[in-house]
Amino acid sequence: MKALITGINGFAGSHLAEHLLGGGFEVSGTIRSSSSLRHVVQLRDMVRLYECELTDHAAVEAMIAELRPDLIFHLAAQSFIPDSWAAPMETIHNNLSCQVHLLEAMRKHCPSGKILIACSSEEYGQVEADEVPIKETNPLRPLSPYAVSKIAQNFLGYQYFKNYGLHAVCVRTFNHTGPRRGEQFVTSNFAKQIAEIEKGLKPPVLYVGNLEARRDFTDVRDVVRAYGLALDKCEPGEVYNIASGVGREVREVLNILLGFSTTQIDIQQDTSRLRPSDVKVVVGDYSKFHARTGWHPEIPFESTLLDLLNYWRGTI
Ligand SMILES: Nc1nc2c(ncn2[C@@H]2O[C@H](COP(=O)(O)OP(=O)(O)O[C@H]3O[C@H](CO)[C@@H](O)[C@H](O)[C@@H]3O)[C@@H](O)[C@H]2O)c(=O)[nH]1
Repeated sequence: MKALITGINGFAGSHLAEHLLGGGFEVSGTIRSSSSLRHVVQLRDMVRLYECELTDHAAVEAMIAELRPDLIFHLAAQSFIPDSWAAPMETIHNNLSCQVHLLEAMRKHCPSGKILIACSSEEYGQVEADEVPIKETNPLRPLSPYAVSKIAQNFLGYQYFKNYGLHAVCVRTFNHTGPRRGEQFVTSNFAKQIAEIEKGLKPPVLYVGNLEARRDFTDVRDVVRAYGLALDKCEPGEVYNIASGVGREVREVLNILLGFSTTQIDIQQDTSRLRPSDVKVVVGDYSKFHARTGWHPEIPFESTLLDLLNYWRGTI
């Protein structure tokens, strides 16, 4: 079976590549430039890399026509929410054009392939207290251009399924983390700051944003296992939450990470880290996905955070 991962050099993409290789798949992946293969450098001889700009429809079509993958895991996206307020059109154009180009190329060159569309819990946006844990049927009230782009990606999958019978499965993944998480995201940002302070690379002050937000975190290695199952067992045209079902305040995440360090660290709020709007509580109900696949998250959150901190301790 040939699997293509868009954004294979990204956080989830690199973990998914390892997972699929372990399952005997022939793995290919798109990268933007061969100058930086940070996360897949150790897999270089085991995967086929396409330097392909997904916003370029001709490049995408040529790649899909040549490879004709059985499975496409579409993970590549502009995924940092604050960047979507700074450059809304860029986020919307990037996330939608990549999606349309892939679906159009599939329709022409591998219509019996399957595609997983990595969408997001951010699509739910404004969530009322009595709507938690959030089910797939919850209204979508997006609060960022990024969320709007993910809703559109989600509906494009549905539309191509209904119009052309493409096997498109959409997953709304809640927050996920683990080794290699980009440093702009909260868990990784805090872990990196701790590692830097421990090494004396910066003064013992850890900068934070809104510690009151409550989020639902899953280990990336559980998430990529879920992605494999989604294309194996889920219904096309449907959407599934991938979550842990457990809500944690960002303050709790910080305290767990600080508990792994013996260094004295002060906490300071950096107002530039606050957002125009920050969804208060995001906790997911993944029973629909569980009923279909039997999936449960397996890795304890504390292990995930320790692995992440040790990743930074070994990287900086
Ligand atoms: N990044 C960051 N976030 C902070 C900080 N302090 C508090 N937070 C809060 O921590 C929460 C999580 O922020 P992020 O880790 O940046 O993730 P996100 O905005 O929830 O988005 C991530 O998860 C979505 C759902 O899976 C993804 O769709 C999205 O692409 C991204 O991965 C937010 O409420 C944010 O305000 C900080 O210093 N940095």
